[in-house]
Amino acid sequence: MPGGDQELGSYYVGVDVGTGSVRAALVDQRGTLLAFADQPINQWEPQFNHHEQSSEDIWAACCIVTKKVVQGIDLNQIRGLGFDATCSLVVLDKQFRPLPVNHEGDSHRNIIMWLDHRAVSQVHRINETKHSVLQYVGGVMSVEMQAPKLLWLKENLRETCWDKAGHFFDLPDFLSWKATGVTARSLCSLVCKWTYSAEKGWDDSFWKMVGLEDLVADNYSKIGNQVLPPGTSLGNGLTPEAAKDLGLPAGIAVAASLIDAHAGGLGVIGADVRGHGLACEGQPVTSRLAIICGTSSCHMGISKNPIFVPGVWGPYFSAMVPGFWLNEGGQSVTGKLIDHMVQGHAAFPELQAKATARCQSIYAYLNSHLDLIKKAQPVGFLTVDLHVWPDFHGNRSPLADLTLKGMVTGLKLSQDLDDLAILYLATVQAIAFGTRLIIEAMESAGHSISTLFLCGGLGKNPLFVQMHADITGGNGKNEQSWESCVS
Ligand SMILES: Nc1ncnc2c1ncn2[C@@H]1O[C@H](COP(=O)(O)OP(=O)(O)O)[C@@H](O)[C@H]1O
Ligand SMILES: O=C(CO)[C@H](O)[C@H](O)COP(=O)(O)O
Repeated sequence: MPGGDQELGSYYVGVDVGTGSVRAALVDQRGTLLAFADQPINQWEPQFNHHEQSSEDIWAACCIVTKKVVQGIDLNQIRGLGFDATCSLVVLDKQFRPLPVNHEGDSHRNIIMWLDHRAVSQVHRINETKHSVLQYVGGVMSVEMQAPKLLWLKENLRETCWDKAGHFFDLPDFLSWKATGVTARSLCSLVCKWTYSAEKGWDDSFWKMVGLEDLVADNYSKIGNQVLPPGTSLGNGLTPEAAKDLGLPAGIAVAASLIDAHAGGLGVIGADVRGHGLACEGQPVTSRLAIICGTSSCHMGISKNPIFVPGVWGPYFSAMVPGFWLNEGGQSVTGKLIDHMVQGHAAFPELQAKATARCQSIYAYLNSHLDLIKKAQPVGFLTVDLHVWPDFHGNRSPLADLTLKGMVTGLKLSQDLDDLAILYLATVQAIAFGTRLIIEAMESAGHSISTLFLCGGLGKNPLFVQMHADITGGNGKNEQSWESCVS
């Protein structure tokens, strides 16, 4: 993106595509937020563990939010546009038209979402190869990455999808292509989800060994043979067609994209904490762990030298902060798990009615309800008999076991609002203990982490943040120096 011409009165637009919604922000040259808009996006689950979206639906949502945030400003002062998105797999044919990723042949649903677990048999076979690229994803490839999903398409939708496919994009790269017509991929997505090495490029032997040799044969043109660092200005900027869709002038600089968690991580890990009296002031950036907490949680820690952490993705070179190695721990469902537990409880209609009557979010209501029922005890004591194991969608890190399931122990016959509030608390605590396990694994391998920086939808929940501070702070650390900062 342009750096030298940041004169006063310049605007920048950032578009963030999460799992459940698309958000746009308008910022000035100092990064001050001037306008914000969001728009929900559709998801389909045609069968258990199959999760699909539509690239046309997502692009339409990007257009709605972008038009909203630039309303009323001088469009000629917009200097740049950038996208981040979930690491979902977008499939297009040779003419760049959507292709179906489902047995129903519905080409509108042309995205296999990141949390889709259909490719279980494929990922087992990939892991059985013990190929050396697996060292760079924590030793075990996740079913949520792109190679098993590509293999699933080849083995299950050969005629309707695989043979017709011209382009497989990570969603962030699809968006930058849609905006500019440039098919170059971001180093961020290819390194983190596609086994590309920032130093050595593609490894032909991996793709041949797993049965995807056809991708090598055409010199990786379908998955990316031009790779650019995130933030690089693409082609001639915004095309006239995309400009019309987005309500922006053609030619604006468009940056090579980032995965959503990596954009969040980049945004908070370098936060300027001076002047707040925090113990982390003056500590190296490598002592920080950014946790991006939305539908899932992603734990982003950086180091100067590669650190191999069993069960934690990476080390990935320059995939988030240029020149640094990244390790990415994760919990596949966190916000989604909390929503699932709360919305599935018998007392949920009562909760909704009471929260609405007070004009509060259900989580603000639950947090104040916990304050009422905890009486004089610390909130943690409410769950001495109730425990949740949070791996309802498998364990991403550090156990790297997609077969794990969730569990609740200590249930009683009562199903009132108190029970719902305590089950919600136990779920939040279980997620925070999951984060603690990830930190312990990273520290055993050589990281030294002393501060958590949280962002994402769950960062709005003070209980979630407090539990992370309390539960990870007991990790043999001096609790005085353990902080969590929320952005
Ligand atoms: N005001 C709020 N208070 C508490 N939790 C919230 C609030 N808003 C959103 N959340 C939680 O955040 C999650 C969504 O976060 P978000 O960052 O929007 O997700 P994504 O980027 O995956 O679409 C929801 O699942 C919900 O649990
Ligand atoms: O795998 C990931 C990043 O590497 C993310 O979990 C995935 O992209 C979904 O993110 P979110 O929970 O913010 O929607």
